[in-house]
Amino acid sequence: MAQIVSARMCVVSWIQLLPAQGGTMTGGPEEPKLIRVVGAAIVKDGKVLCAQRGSGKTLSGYWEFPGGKIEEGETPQQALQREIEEELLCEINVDKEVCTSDYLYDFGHVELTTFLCHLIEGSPKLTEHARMVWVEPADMPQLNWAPVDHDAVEHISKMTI
Ligand SMILES: Nc1nc2c([nH]c(=O)n2[C@H]2C[C@H](O)[C@@H](COP(=O)(O)OP(=O)(O)OP(=O)(O)O)O2)c(=O)[nH]1
Repeated sequence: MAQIVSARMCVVSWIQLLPAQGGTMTGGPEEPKLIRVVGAAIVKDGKVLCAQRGSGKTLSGYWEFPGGKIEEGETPQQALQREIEEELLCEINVDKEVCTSDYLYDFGHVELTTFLCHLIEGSPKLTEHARMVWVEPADMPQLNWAPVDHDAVEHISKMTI
């Protein structure tokens, strides 16, 4: 009998600890993590390079600006130059910022900052995207862009570049 009572007390005291340990019973839902991303609107001959995400990736099939996540200690410009070298095997100048916007995806909260960029060395090579196309700014809204990109696409579509 003594053993049964102590086992019950043990379960009760463990359950009492749960809110303090997990925080899920008393607090609200956890803040989704902020993913800071930079995108390059690479301009050449009055057109912008648009890239379609490959299969097996998050947001597969959506169009995006080449780029990626900012790593610790990097400025947005440094991150963008690094990502473009890794992803497109070429070098860019990072020029004017277009805009920053954010979107709450089911996998996280993405904040995207987009910059106008120009090629300084080499030409973009397809390594991880499904497709890449050079598009006139006014035609860019016709592509199926990732949700967080819509503000930047809207801005660029009205620019003379
Ligand atoms: N580079 C880029 N990423 C974008 C854009 N719009 C958008 O929602 N994203 C998302 C896709 C990714 O979840 C994240 C960028 O991260 P990443 O480029 O380093 O990641 P990744 O392709 O390896 O994809 P993953 O790790 O999320 O599968 O931001 C965009 O215009 N450019």
